Amino acid sequence: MALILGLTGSIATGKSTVSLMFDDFNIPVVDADKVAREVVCPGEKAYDQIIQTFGDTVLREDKTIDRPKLGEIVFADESKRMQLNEIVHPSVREKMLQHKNEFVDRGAQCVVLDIPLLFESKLTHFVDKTIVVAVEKKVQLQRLMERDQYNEEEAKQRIHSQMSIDEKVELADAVIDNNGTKSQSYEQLESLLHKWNVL
Ligand SMILES: CC(C)(COP(=O)(O)OP(=O)(O)OC[C@H]1O[C@@H](n2cnc3c(N)ncnc32)[C@H](O)[C@@H]1O)[C@@H](O)C(=O)NCCC(=O)NCCS
Ligand SMILES: Nc1ncnc2c1ncn2[C@@H]1O[C@H](COP(=O)(O)OP(=O)(O)OP(=O)(O)O)[C@@H](O)[C@H]1O
Repeated sequence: MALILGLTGSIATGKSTVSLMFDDFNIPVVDADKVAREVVCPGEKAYDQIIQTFGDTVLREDKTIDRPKLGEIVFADESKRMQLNEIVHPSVREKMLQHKNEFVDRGAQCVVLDIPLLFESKLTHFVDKTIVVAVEKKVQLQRLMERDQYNEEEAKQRIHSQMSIDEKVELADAVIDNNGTKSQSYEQLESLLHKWNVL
């Protein structure tokens, strides 16, 4: 039986950074953000539903979704975010499970599901163990503003759209403290995988 790990954290705490490290251990990762981008491509069901709900002002000239624009709308209004979630999440869930099953069928002993909203969307039944990547709130704010060039208000809107890191830490089977360097986080991940007999 393959071990399924749920990797989560809050926005900009370092999930993608840690997610890349699994490559060194030949452990496949299914990335919810990546899948969420695939299911809103032109031609997909969710794409049509987004236009019906939010109008074609959320389209770029080339008819793809204008993500920064849609982000501005949904992170400023909880009810609109819920509407987007209802459109996108079912397809994301289905596609992620498909990818996970493909890895398991090909013999993977361990598969990681990288899901930012693992706890908020109550998806923990899909995984055997949860890992939360955590940083101090001020580090989170600073890294988010730097990475995405958001002002403080924009960054805080996004942070407050998710469960707080402290709550996620409480719910986690294991926590990676990503306040330090990336190599310190790598060491924590490696020793965790040894402890759980994955390596
Ligand atoms: C709003 C959108 C268009 C903004 O796109 P953008 O390219 O700017 O951001 P990206 O998708 O890379 O997300 C960045 C981070 O924002 C956070 N985030 C994204 N969507 C949500 C959401 N609905 N609720 C809370 N946090 C979210 C996550 O931490 C994610 O890692 C996009 O995030 C989206 O379609 N969201 C709905 C789907 C979703 O919930 N995705 C998250 C994992 S399933
Ligand atoms: N240990 C670290 N030291 C310095 N910078 C870091 C560290 N870990 C991550 N970062 C940087 O912080 C930013 C956020 O990290 P990352 O993109 O991995 O977060 P995330 O949790 O995947 O974000 P999101 O929820 O938006 O997908 C990135 O610019 C990344 O390079």
